[in-house]
Amino acid sequence: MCTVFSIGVESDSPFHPNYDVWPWGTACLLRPICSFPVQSTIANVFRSFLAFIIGLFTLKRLLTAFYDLFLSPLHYIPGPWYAAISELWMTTHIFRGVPFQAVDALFLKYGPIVRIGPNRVAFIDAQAVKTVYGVKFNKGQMYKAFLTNDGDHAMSLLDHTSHAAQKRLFAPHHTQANLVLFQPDIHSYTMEAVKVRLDQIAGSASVDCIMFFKQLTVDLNVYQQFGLRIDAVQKWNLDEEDVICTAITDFPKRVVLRNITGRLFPLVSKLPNRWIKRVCDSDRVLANLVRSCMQDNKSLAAKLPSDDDQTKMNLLTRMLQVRRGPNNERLSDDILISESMGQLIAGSETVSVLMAFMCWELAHQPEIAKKLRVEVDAAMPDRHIIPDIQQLQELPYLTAFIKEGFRIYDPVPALLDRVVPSQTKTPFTLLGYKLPAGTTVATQAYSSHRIPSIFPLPNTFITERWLADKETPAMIAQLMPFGAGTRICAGQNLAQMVLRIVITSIVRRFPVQAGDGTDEETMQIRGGFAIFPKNHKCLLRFLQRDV
Ligand code: HEM
Repeated sequence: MCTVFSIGVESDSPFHPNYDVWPWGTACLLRPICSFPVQSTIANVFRSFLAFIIGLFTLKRLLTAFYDLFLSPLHYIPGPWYAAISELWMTTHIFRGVPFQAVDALFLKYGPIVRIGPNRVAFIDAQAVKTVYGVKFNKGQMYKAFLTNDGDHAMSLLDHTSHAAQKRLFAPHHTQANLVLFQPDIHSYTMEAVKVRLDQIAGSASVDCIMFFKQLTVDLNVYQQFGLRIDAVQKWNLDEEDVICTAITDFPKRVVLRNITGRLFPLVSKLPNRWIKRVCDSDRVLANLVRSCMQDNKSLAAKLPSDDDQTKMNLLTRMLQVRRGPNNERLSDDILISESMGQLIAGSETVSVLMAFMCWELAHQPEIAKKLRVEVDAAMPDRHIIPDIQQLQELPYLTAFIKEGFRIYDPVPALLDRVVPSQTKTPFTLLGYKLPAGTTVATQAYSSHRIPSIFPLPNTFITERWLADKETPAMIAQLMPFGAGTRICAGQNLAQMVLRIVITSIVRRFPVQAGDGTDEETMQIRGGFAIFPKNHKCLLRFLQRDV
């Protein structure tokens, strides 16, 4: 999955939007050429040649723009003209960290289908989601930027056949029945983080929840995926940087860099810049982590029959065990490494950011926290003993709170690109418009979660809207934080479980307050593919309760 990921560019990076690098850089390069002494014939020839090339390029660009605007089969689809002639419209909004909001504004202005690129169309329509996200449409090329260890994983595989083979590897790990075996581990990791870490500073200092929850989810994921304890949370308390957490945070930036530099990426990654080096290295750091766990997991898997689906085993052992079954020889160690990395990143970036935003909401709306506390206190009389997941799933206010969290703070609210297939007998029709094969189509949960007729006051966090007497089938149909269809998130059971456990444990122990410098402005949603708060931090204070 998932870049699943908080694609954003740090303000200290040379690629930050405020850093005027492109026009400035280009001007700097051209200036010495243009001011070259003109007396020499060679210089004149060179200038004419340059002018000719620039002229040709401009003409080609103009003709392409004319085609895109007036002749392309997509030209009658509504949308701003500048988006129809260039990908720059979308790229600019990704740089600014507001692609979801920009596309949403187009839906409000133009209706449920809009053209957002020369060959790209966005839509919101629950019915069309079923067709587009079914088996016939492959994923768009954009997913290739997510490659890990230079290889594919479930999220980045474009076609359904190779995806189906890969999915057989990890699907058994993500069943509810298997994950329940990890429940005691999730409880103890959560308790340890909450008790030992948050208790220690309760009331006295703010905690950056983006970092804290990242460390907690990385601890959980590294354990249930590779059987390794890295205790990232402990390092946070010691003010030590955890290299795995840093690499997971950096990986989405690497995706952006890879996306914008294209074929130049291998060269760019060698530039002597600390930020670039660290970001590019994130892939290697994570690959090394998985590689170092391989041998132990191979020994474990070797002891198990390939059809054993009862024994508790971590994701890597499970994949190695499944690989021993018939017809799986093509699944090399490298494929397993790429898949493991993809799952580690997808599982850590998403859940952690959502937890931070939800705790912010507890601080921001104390009346929600109060109602939640009444329910949680009753379900969890002893604050050291977290109830079983089945009991947590039955708590109505907690369930409503989590659904509203997914609606407003969906960690992956981005356009999920699919490509219109070529083999259809009749042209594909989307909301009355015929789309030729090869067109990229996508919907984004950000917008389906904010349809005003289905979710009144769409940008307001209202837990009550999900209580039994208010929830409607239309709301359920539009809620799609995990995507849709055949490529729906593999980790949704795990995400739901971890969220419930962590939120319950926090509500039971601490009233939460906004820390200095954290407010509605700094907590605005930003992102590229996944979300993060505007200033990349979520400082909250966890106060102590005596019960
Ligand atoms: C709140 C948490 C999460 C959210 C909102 C989320 C969201 C998503 C979305 C929207 C997709 C579909 C992408 C697409 O169609 O292109 C996806 C795919 C995926 N996610 Fe998640 N995810 C979450 C947690 C996790 C976790 C915990 C894991 C694993 C440990 C995970 C692993 C994956 C994988 C492997 C895929 C690719 C599935 C496939 O194509 O078969 N995700 N996720």
